[in-house]
Amino acid sequence: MGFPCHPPRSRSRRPRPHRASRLPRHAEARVRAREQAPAKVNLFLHVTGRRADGYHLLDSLAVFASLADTLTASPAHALSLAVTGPFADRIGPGEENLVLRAARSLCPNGRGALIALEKRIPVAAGLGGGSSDAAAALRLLSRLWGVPVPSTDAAVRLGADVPVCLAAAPARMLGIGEVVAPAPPLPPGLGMVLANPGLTLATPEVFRARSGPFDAPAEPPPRFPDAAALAAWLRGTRNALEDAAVALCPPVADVLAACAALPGALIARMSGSGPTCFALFATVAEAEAAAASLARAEPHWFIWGGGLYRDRRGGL
Ligand SMILES: C[C@@](CO)(OP(=O)(O)O)[C@H](O)COP(=O)(O)OP(=O)(O)OC[C@H]1O[C@@H](n2ccc(N)nc2=O)[C@H](O)[C@@H]1O
Ligand SMILES: Nc1ncnc2c1ncn2[C@@H]1O[C@H](COP(=O)(O)OP(=O)(O)O)[C@@H](O)[C@H]1O
Repeated sequence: MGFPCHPPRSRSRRPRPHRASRLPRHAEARVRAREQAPAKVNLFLHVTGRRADGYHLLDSLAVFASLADTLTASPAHALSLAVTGPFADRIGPGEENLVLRAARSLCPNGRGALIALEKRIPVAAGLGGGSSDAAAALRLLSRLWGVPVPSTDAAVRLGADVPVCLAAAPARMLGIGEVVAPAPPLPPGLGMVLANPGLTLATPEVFRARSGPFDAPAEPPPRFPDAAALAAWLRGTRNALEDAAVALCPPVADVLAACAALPGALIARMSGSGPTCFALFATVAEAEAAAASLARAEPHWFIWGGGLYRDRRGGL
């Protein structure tokens, strides 16, 4: 293909069965703790500068969709990970998995746990799935092992998205992601459609392909009275990685256009470094109906419609 975005690499020839019971049988009886790892969506993403080490300074409003991976853990002598779910074949259960990297960072001297990850968030998609899994592992294992959750400065070493994913609530991301600040209260009941063309984009490549001047920071108002006011304010912001993602992966433009054309869509934009795009709706019912019609039109895309994770007013 002529552009460097890829059909997701499958790690096994045959997709793994998506069992009704999603835990390894031996773990089921002894589950002690469970955490959701919701998908992160950047409602806007400004790149405001660049550090000497090459990392970019960001200003972003991150929210979380109720689309989520699930982690469960039970006590064990050794540390192990089993991965199931619709996207299990895209990542391995080995030491490179961010869940195990998070576990090792929390307790380098080697505490044990039998961890199961149900992978429902598309991989390398701009939805911070790996970072959210790492953050959920930190929350889960800190409870199981009785150790404190690490600071944002420590968490960011696992990935720039991990600090905001630790909060798993609407928040402003600043610095390279290590500064997590409260977001204004969002209108309750927002609906969202997520659409991904079944391709992956590597975050470093998208940052490398970005060009042009840096953005000004975007200062949100103290509150958004309703969904229309939120969308109107968002129209004055942008995702500064969108042009680079479209250049690397032209189908992103089609996904954006399809999201923008959904009946009831208040705004459509790419999340993070893409290629997943989202559309915002005033209600969850509108988002679900729009997702169903888009799924009929684009049967090969990953389409999800629903609400925000633990929708509550007030953010952090
Ligand atoms: C772009 C964002 C926006 O929320 O989301 P995703 O598209 O990954 O979901 C994040 O900043 C991504 O966070 P994350 O995916 O954890 O990034 P990391 O693993 O720390 O970094 C991967 C690479 O992206 C680049 N990078 C990342 C973050 C940042 N603030 N500046 C950068 O330049 C660097 O080249 C880095 O080596
Ligand atoms: N638990 C995990 N879930 C998803 N990706 C993971 C995980 N562990 C490691 N990775 C790796 O992290 C990279 C980024 O994945 P992901 O967080 O899904 O991307 P994005 O932030 O763009 O949505 C991928 O190369 C993937 O192989």
